Amino acid sequence: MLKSINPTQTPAWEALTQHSEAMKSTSIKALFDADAGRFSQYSTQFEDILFDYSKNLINDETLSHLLALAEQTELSQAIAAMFGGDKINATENRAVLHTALRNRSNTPVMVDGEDVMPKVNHELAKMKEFCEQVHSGRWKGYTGKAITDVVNIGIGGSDLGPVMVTESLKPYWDKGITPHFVSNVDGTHVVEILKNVNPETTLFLIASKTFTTQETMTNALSARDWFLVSAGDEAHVAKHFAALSTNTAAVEAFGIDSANMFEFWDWVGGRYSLWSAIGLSIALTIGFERYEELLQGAHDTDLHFKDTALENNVPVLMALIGLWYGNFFDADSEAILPYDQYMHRFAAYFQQGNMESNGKYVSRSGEAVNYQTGPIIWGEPGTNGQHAFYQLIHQGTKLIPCDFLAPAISYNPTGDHHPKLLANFFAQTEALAFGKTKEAVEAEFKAAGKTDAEVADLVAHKVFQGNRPTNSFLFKQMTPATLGRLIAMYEHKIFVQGVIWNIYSFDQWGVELGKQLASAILPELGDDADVSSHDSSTNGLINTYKSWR
Ligand SMILES: O=P(O)(O)OC[C@H]1O[C@@H](O)[C@H](O)[C@@H](O)[C@@H]1O
Repeated sequence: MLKSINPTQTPAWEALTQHSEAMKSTSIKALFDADAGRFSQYSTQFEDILFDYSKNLINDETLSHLLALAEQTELSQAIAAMFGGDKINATENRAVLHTALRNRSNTPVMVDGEDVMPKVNHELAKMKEFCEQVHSGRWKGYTGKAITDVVNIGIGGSDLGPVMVTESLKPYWDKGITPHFVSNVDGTHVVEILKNVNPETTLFLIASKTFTTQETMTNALSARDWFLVSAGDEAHVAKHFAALSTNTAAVEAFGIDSANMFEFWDWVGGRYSLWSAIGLSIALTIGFERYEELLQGAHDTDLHFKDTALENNVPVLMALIGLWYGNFFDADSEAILPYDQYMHRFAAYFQQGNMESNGKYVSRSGEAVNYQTGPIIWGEPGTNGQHAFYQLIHQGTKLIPCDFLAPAISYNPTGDHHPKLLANFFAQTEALAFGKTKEAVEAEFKAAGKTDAEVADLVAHKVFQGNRPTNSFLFKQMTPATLGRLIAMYEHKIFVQGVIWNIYSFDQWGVELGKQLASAILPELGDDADVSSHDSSTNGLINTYKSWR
């Protein structure tokens, strides 16, 4: 159990409040002007990832207060508690051990007196064997053909991780398997995916921690029906359907042979589950060895996070910087901007990671907090975002701290695409930090021959205030290990922030009410009679739908 400590009651919070006032009267530009060594002071390299946090409105004093806040909210104890298998997910009475899934050191990890590593290793061995069978063609479909397509049916944490990772690692799709993902209960999703696959050569992975999720069960049944139209005999299901779940009874009830079940455990949060059996679609797509490299990368970050002093600890610094803007500068969102087309689902993945983990207003002692918690996370790959929403980041009224990520080496070094891409990355962080002064705009206008009147009309619109903070993550090349490191860095950032905000980051009760109400409404849609059991808006929507369908 983590202690309940209100962060606003700590001396560090008070110090940060005062210090933030002082920092509001300086600027990122002023900080750079005053210190030629700022980049080396506020950047660090972790393995093959350069983390540059110098373009933030921070100085040594900021960091020392933030680190004091981490100490006063007992962050180090919380890190030890998580890795040690304590039941820090108190509202579900569960340990939080996605780190055990990628514990390549294989040191014992105890939960309720049992070392979980043997069962983690057993399941990994089972995944490996299964991958070998599929890749070698020994695993055959009902007409004797090898598997060419894998359809992962899952939603939320049972979808977003596999989608993001397989897309990010597309250059590694060399096992003859094409992955597909069905998540939405909208029939369009499953129908459109099934148009592209052949029942004889398709393997369905039904991915659901609980194996009760409405969307996934509905899609799984539709896929099974579609499959049986061609295959005919139910006996063929065993060659084409596997389950990734913690719920053996529900898997068997669905009709999937337990031999085709890949297990994980209640101490794996859904949004932290790509490291478990939920990662099978990844391993099938990129190969099991590469999947192990992904795990190893995450383990590298875990060791760094667990064993490095807070002041040099990358996830801790990421968390503290984010919290600085959220709690002391009223920033309410953060943008994640990968300059890597393959990473196009990275922001979406951490939208769930962050917002489901830290979107909580109730503290660990059950009271409403009186400070901001988790930010809104959003983002799109560069350079597309530049032509869409960067206007608001540069000149809007909201402060939006941004993370820029890019590989130095592209898998597609066609022409000068990659230098152009990275020129945009570097330029954007420069523009956001340093802006463009009125004097610079005026000088530009004058050089272009504009009249004084024209200059006066336009100058204000062309000024960039700058002072918009960014973090940059420049990595050598996107490999499975690099991706593993990056994901784990963001995961631990979320954890650190949740600890300091005194909330429970590993439950998600906020998703339940909508599910309950949808279950109550579904039977009401079964006939054409008007309903009157809801508020007038909900009744109006339901009754209009019934009259139009
Ligand atoms: O894997 P399951 O049990 O089908 O759950 C899928 C998703 O279901 C959602 O309701 C949860 O908010 C997510 O956290 C979860 O990942």
